[in-house]
Amino acid sequence: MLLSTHNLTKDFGAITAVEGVDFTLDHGELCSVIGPNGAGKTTFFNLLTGALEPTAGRIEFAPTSRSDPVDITDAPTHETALLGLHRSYQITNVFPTVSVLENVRIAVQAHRGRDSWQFWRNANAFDDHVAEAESILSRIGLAADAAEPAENLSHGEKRTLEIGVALAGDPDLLLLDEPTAGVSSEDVGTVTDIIEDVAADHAVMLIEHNMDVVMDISDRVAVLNQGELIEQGEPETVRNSDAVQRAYLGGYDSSGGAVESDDDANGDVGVSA
Ligand SMILES: Nc1ncnc2c1ncn2[C@@H]1O[C@H](COP(=O)(O)OP(=O)(O)OP(=O)(O)O)[C@@H](O)[C@H]1O
Repeated sequence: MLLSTHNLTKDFGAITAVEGVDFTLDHGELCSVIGPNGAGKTTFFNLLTGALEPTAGRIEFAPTSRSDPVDITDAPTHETALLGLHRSYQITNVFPTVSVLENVRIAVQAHRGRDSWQFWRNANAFDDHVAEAESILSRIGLAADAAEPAENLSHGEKRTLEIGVALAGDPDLLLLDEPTAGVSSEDVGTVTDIIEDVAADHAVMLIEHNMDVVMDISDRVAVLNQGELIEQGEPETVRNSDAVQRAYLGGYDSSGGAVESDDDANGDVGVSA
């Protein structure tokens, strides 16, 4: 077990955004978190990374660097990041005028910042960081763009670069917030391939509205609705769940396609069939 939450709850005044969520994730698992708009997905991620403090409940994380699970319930983001829990954001978050390579190298250096005194003592450290950044760029298919300012990349490539930046932190768990949002339909497959590749040696949690992507790449799907975890299981199980179909107001049918080509009332599941 890599991550577990126990009765995790977050209130914003009268709104309970996350309610009593008991969730576990294993090492190496790829789990998508889905649910209608306002279901609590982003709040759930923000609780896991420490961007928000829960109103109640507990979060434990068992990174490979520790022999015992760590209680991260009240840990701030820099602590969860150091422990190996990284996230990408819904809105692209790279330095636009800085080169693609530099974006990743800076992230590698920031991650190694704990040893910054060694950085100055070790003349090879800079070269090591560059080498690691180059290897990440190869992995995510952006090696040829290393010298380009990040702003010259397509939207899909920027989202991919974000994944590269998150990888630079050497995470055990990568939280990806809508990595295909705004990505052109031709580029979705590329981003999806990269996520699958990254998931081969990392645990990944994914907030994703594109149901084709979710059903295609997830080991497990967890469904939030009005803050509660209403269903979880293999994609096929979740696809056929009455509770999930009710939550989505029938926007996704049990035969595998989107029932409606337009977005439904929740605006969530109008995916390409
Ligand atoms: N900072 C905040 N203050 C007050 N209410 C908030 C805050 N953040 C989220 N909420 C509310 O909490 C609920 C859950 O929101 P959240 O953004 O987590 O849902 P979501 O599933 O990520 O939605 P979406 O798919 O639209 O991104 C919503 O009712 C939202 O309005």
